[in-house]
Amino acid sequence: MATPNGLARIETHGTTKKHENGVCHDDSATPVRAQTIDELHSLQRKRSAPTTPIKDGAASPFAAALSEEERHRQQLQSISASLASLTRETGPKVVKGDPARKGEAAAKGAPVTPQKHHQHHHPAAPTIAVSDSSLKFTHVLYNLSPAELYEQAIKYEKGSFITSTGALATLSGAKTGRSPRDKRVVKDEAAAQELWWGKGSPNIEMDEHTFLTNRERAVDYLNSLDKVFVNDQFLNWDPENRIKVRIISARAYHSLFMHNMCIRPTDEELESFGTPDFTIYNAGQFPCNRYTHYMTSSTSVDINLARREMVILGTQYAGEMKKGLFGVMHYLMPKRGILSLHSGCNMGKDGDVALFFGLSGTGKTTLSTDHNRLLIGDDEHCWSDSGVSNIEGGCYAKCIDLSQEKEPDIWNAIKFGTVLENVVFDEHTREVDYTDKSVTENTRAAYPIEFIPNAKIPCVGPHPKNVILLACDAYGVLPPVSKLNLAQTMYHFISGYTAIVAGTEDGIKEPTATFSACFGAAFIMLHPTKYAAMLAEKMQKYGATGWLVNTGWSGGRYGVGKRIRLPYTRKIIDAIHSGELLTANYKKTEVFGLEIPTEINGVPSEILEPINTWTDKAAYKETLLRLAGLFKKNFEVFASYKIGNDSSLTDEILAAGPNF
Ligand SMILES: Nc1ncnc2c1ncn2[C@@H]1O[C@H](COP(=O)(O)OP(=O)(O)OP(=O)(O)O)[C@@H](O)[C@H]1O
Ligand SMILES: O=C([O-])CC(=O)C(=O)O
Ligand SMILES: [Ca+2]
Ligand SMILES: [Mn+2]
Repeated sequence: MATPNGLARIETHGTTKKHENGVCHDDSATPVRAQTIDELHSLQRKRSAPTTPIKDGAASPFAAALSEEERHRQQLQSISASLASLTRETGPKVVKGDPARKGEAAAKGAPVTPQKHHQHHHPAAPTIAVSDSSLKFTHVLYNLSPAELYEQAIKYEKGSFITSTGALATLSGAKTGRSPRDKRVVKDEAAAQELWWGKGSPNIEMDEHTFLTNRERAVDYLNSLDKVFVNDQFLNWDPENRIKVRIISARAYHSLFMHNMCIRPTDEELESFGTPDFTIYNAGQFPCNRYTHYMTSSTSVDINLARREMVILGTQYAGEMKKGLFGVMHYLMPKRGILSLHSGCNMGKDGDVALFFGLSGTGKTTLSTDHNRLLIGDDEHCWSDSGVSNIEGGCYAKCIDLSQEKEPDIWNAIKFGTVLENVVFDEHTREVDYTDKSVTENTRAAYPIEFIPNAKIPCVGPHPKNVILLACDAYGVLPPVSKLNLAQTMYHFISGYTAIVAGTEDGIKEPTATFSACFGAAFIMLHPTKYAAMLAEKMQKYGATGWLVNTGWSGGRYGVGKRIRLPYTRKIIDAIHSGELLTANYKKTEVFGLEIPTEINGVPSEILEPINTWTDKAAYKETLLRLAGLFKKNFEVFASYKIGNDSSLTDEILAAGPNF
């Protein structure tokens, strides 16, 4: 069809339109039912339907069922109490909703009159605002959904972007890892008695008053903001030992991270949430004050077990929240006879459970995420008389050099809803370059556990059959796998060895041995032998077998040899799960006295004995002795401790180390 200027008329896809007298009546859809653009926008969003119908008195067994409004009021009251200053008269006036959406906030929840805390000091007189902070509202964004948190992050937090697969890429600021030297624990009378203090302990003391000073600093900072995020969630999938946690934070990134990492309550569970068992005040963008007693930097991560509170100042690294709560579980659970573990955990189709212990970067997440097995969890578990339970609701995978081929399940979990920390991506396509270490080597993905297709929900399982201790040995002298007796398992559990080489860009660096008791000394609260005794007792009672797996170097130390190929490690792990290794032939190594199998399906036999893979045999011997010496030296401090009621076990454990 030619037009006067010679150009063809553009035809659209809507070819079903009727042409009458050359006039196109676009009547294919009914017009929108809105008179204004605001009305149109209001049509777009509907109110989430409450999943629990409001119980009316007659139908409900609970005669005094609360009205929705009353429940709402109580929820805000509870948040106001959490955010209350301890030095001023009242809690803040809290209101739900985004301050940027004026008008809507009021519809979502009326402001709550702050609760008085020291009423006896201030009788009947009408309250007069004594500070600017009591004149303003604290806007609370309560348990937002991932979509809402994405919008908050992208609108208000620099460095937040959607990647090509839909994950939320963000930056954790100046800190890209935890700050263990800035951790403080209130040493009151009870804590002085119960906790592990002194050399080797992760618990650095602070007093109650200093804690309150930092708490006040955090609370004032949070209340000075336009809005705060509040997450009410759970820890521990064992329903009898579930802990209610509240996380108050300033960043959507932190709220989404904890949404993914803690157990997400159903709407019904949320309505009856009540008072949390533990509260985190995350004021990470705000520093602590070095005039404050006990502060040695601008960062402080403070735990007060008596108050059931944690305060974060001066670090935005989200792992502090996850691991801070883990510390709390390491205190609460053993009190109930439950062992808390820095381990991954998965289960075979026949119900055989394996635990994977290991320090950071040794393979807990990588090896527990196994396409042929059900994932119970990747990092934190409890072992009680009824079996194992995951503490968390999500996984936190390292993603440096992540590949689709080697770790398909983790790769596919990086999608809408996942937080991607400190990764580098193409500014246009938003494709992530997982090899890029420009921001940090510790790039991470935090996703809800159900993003792994074979997650075991609920995340609980029967008693473990195998206990796998992972060490990434950059010295290259530990065998890829060895079978341990109980005393050896305890020896290696208490030692908690790994040697990873950090900062690989600065040329070849010496491997440095790290010994971290219970494969997580940074998180334990009691003396390591307490956890070790519990582990020994449980392994004996339920007949679990211990294994030591080296996921590190082979064919020479770091710089000479290579890291053991992941497919080989997977085959080794398969052979442990299947029981193949229980019946294999073994030979004992020199110095460490480890039982190593002579053959494993799918693994070249020569790599099973490290000396075979070293060309320089003298260097092998020397390195082996060097590492053995480090083990010995590290264990000296434990020699004077008794493990369990049976001193014969203690003697056996002491004898289970290297002999030379
Ligand atoms: N043979 C191997 N076995 C296990 N992991 C390997 C191996 N070779 C390379 N890797 C890599 O090592 C890293 C192991 O990290 P992983 O996230 O599993 O550590 P983690 O033990 O879960 O630590 P964290 O407690 O810090 O989360 C992954 O990046 C993985 O790809
Ligand atoms: O806590 C972190 O930052 C990551 C982790 O899992 C560990 O270090 O064990
Ligand atoms: Ca992990
Ligand atoms: Mn960990």
